[in-house]
Amino acid sequence: MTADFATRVADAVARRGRLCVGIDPHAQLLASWGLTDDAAGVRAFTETVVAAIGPHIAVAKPQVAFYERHGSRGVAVLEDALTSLREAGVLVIADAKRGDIGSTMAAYADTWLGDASPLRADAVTASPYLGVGSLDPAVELADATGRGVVVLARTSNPEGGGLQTATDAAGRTVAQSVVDAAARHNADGPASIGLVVGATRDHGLDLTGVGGPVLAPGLGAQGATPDDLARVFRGATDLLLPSASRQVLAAGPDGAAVAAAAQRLRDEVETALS
Ligand SMILES: O=c1ccn([C@@H]2O[C@H](COP(=O)(O)O)[C@@H](O)[C@H]2O)c(=O)[nH]1
Repeated sequence: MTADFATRVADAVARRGRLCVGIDPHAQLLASWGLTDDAAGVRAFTETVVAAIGPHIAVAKPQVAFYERHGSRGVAVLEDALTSLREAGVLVIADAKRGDIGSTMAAYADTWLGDASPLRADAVTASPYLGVGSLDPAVELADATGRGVVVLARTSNPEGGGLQTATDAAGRTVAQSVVDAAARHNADGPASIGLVVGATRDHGLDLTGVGGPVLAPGLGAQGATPDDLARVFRGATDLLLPSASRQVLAAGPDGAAVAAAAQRLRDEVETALS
């Protein structure tokens, strides 16, 4: 029997710490690494990052957009990175932010969570704004395969608040309704639903009883610090996955410097949350 996603994350975090490193080959980062803004540059960048973090970090989060912008050759780089990260024992959350009507969602699920897919990851990020229930095909496949669906609840960007903090007649925010749906699912079945809750501001959510990982982007380039985590997430830090991309990646192009930056931030996060 395959362990569920929350259990797999807990095991990985116990071995390597909570930090999730984002792999975001921005055009500006490629330039600062002396690489070309094309699939060859993205390959050199990605291979350096994967080799640097592979032995040290529990969770990686490649940003799919930066691969897709280079067409099929960019996606081939991502495919190879997913294989290498798997072989290095790193759990991968593909940051694709998928969301559609259920029948199309099933195809997205096959792509990112299907055992036979060349693009399979351990989890995929998903947008609940076609209704949390529209994500069911992905959640069902995640349940069956020990993978995860990491659903946007309260994102790290300033524009998210208007929509995500809108309230229903009972005063519950949209973001809290996403959290509550995840908690219900994880309590009843395999704990396959995670949440995205930005580390950049007070989120105003009750995260007790979520039962799944909480991915917290916003460390570093977006302004959040390790010390902010304990305050923003109060008691709910068990399965917290603070995430940083540019803060770690800016240490390149030297792979040893990327590895050192990742380990330093990982240790700062552990100290801040201990
Ligand atoms: O709420 C969200 C959800 C996803 N992200 C993604 O995380 C990284 C952040 O990169 P940094 O360089 O650490 O700022 C990026 O891929 C975003 O798309 C997020 O920032 N906030």
